[in-house]
Amino acid sequence: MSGHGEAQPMTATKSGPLRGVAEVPGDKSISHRSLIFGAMAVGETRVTGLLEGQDVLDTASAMRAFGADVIRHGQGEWSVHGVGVGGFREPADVIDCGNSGTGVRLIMGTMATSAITATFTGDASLRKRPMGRVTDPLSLFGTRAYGRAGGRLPMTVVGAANPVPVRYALPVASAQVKSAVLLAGLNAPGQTVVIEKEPTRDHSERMLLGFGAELTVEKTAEGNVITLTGRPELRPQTVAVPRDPSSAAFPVCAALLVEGSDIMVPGVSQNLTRNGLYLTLVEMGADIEFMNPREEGGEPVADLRVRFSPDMKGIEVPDERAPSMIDEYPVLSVVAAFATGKTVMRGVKELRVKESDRIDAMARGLEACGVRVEEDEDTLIVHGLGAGGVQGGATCATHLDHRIAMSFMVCGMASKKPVSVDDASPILTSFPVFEGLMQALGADLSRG
Ligand SMILES: O=C(O)C1=C[C@@H](OP(=O)(O)O)[C@@H](O)[C@H](O)C1
Ligand SMILES: C=C(OP(=O)(O)O)C(=O)O
Repeated sequence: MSGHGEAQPMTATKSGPLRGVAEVPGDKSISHRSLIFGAMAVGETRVTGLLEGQDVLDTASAMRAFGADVIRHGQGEWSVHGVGVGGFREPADVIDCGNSGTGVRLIMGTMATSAITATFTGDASLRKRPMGRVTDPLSLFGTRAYGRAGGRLPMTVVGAANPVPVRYALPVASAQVKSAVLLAGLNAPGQTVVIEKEPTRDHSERMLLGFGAELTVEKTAEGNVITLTGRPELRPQTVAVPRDPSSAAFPVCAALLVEGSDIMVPGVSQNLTRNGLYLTLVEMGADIEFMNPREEGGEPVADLRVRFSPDMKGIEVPDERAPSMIDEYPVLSVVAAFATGKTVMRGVKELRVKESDRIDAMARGLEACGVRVEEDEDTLIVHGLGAGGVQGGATCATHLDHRIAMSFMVCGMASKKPVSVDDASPILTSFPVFEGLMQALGADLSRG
């Protein structure tokens, strides 16, 4: 698990043209959910294309600890024998969710309305992240939570023995909080309602419907009003996990920045709650062709042909786009460094409570690579140096954050001098084949 072993420095050196096909692994959000919803169904859910990153493996272990039978049959092929809504047993030991905010927050929601107690922990990164955003709404069901100061892990959650349904307006745009409340609502009698002002990724809603839950989404002046009827019997499903657009972002952005590149990235989600980066890149002048639009695993996808784009321009990223590209700002800030003019990213304070403070991590690393950056609590502004204009020659701190590590590796592929990261091991949480996949395209990545 990241953060428990030796730090693994990695260096990216200026690369020749990237060429070939980048088949990125399964979507992390959908992988977590297929295991958790599978555990809530009665009978056997089959999953193909599951992301075998550490975050998801930790969720698989957690589902076993709560009583589900989770079996790996082969690469990405898994089955889950669920225990039914409300069927979780009390785990005999602490649940370690590793580096995963999604894992811990969704699982807390899932057990919150059963008469069991569980204690959660995680790595040094996850133990810094706020859990009150989930335990506050869960308390409305009757759940109690006892954690460290500031609502931090380790935390013991005492499930509500007689849960009541809840109506909750999200104070922050967060699919994790929305999903935790919906998962808790599954085992509360009556209707649980979640209202989100800004739409966030909608995988929980899509998948709950697929598993047979009664759920409606109404678009109103207040935002999306999601109503879930409690105590359904969920039907097991066959889930084909589509590829992860957040992982695809790394080869896509690398190909845009490395001279002479021309790659294909098949099956990239065009789900409107996930595709903000791709819209932004196109507005900046990226050469991306969206080919063969179709449905895969219940998600709209397209094959992307991506070519070196030396004439990208900085833009103002619309604030309301933030939830649909929240995990992509680190790599966008690298692209911005190679564009002309400034790229302004506002309304991004959520980046400060991810695996690391991503505004700070990107600002410090880009500055060390010779890029001028401005920031405040909610804003990141990158002053671009144009294609090939970034100096590099720095070692950047990743702070146990996979997206920071991969972003600076992309930066090094196109900078004048090599860029290193102090620890690339967190990449295993979401994109375990990153190194080999990028090398196969032609990138020069080395250990140390
Ligand atoms: O629900 C999910 O699967 C996720 C939601 C987002 O987090 P927030 O809900 O904190 O915005 C995102 O950053 C995370 O990588 C995955
Ligand atoms: C924020 C992320 O994940 P999580 O919140 O699940 O740790 C991410 O993958 O970028």
